[in-house]
Amino acid sequence: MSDKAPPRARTRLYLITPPQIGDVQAFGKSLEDALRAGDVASLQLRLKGQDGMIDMQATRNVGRAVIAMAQEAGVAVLINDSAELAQELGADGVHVGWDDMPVKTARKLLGPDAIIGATAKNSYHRAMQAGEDGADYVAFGAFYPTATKEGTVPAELELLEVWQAAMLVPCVAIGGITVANAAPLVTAGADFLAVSSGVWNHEEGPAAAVRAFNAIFDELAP
Ligand SMILES: Cc1ncc(COP(=O)(O)OP(=O)(O)O)c(N)n1
Ligand SMILES: Cc1ncsc1CCOP(=O)(O)O
Ligand SMILES: [Mg+2]
Repeated sequence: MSDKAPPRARTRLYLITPPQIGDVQAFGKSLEDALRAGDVASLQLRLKGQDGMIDMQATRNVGRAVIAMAQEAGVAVLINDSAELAQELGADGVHVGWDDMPVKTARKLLGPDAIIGATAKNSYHRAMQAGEDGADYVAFGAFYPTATKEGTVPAELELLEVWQAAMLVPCVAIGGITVANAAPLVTAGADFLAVSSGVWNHEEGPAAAVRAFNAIFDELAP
């Protein structure tokens, strides 16, 4: 038996919805096209009110249809912020940040099979704690400036390099990621790239963005 760590897997795309969805039907069509365009590991439903808090009503309004569409395509769906809503809507899991439900509490509520992701921002320590508490992935960022979320803190590529070399819990990179700036994050060791505006605002549309991200992942696959 070898005591070497298993080889790194190819980086995968983790889609995040826009924070507001004006036209639910149009969004559904864009999402369908995006999911057909190439590999997408997971989708996070992240709908926010003007105050930056989860928009429960909007999440309920689009939740079931979006979850059905994604799950049909083999894409896991996580709800941002609310484990209770993830449970209510039949999602695959929840993403929790520093001000949200603790990972251990979410695990108790959702059970062993749920996917629970945790924000680490730029803190290796917080990431280790989340891993110990049972998170299925830790998310570092923001790697680039973003207009999608206020109050982000900058994160360095080195976090991904060190984490990938030492830890088995998968790491996600987030924050201002586009097709144009993704490559260094892949090379540094991100298991997943979490992307919102870089997909929905791509000049050739979301499906083209999904194709382009996957081409980068293929080219840089370990
Ligand atoms: C994959 C992923 N990583 C980080 C975040 C940020 O979560 P949080 O810090 O709770 O901020 P909000 O998203 O709630 O504004 C995330 N959502 N997803
Ligand atoms: C939710 C979140 N957490 C850190 S940066 C960010 C925004 C991600 O969206 P985008 O890919 O548009 O920068
Ligand atoms: Mg949150």
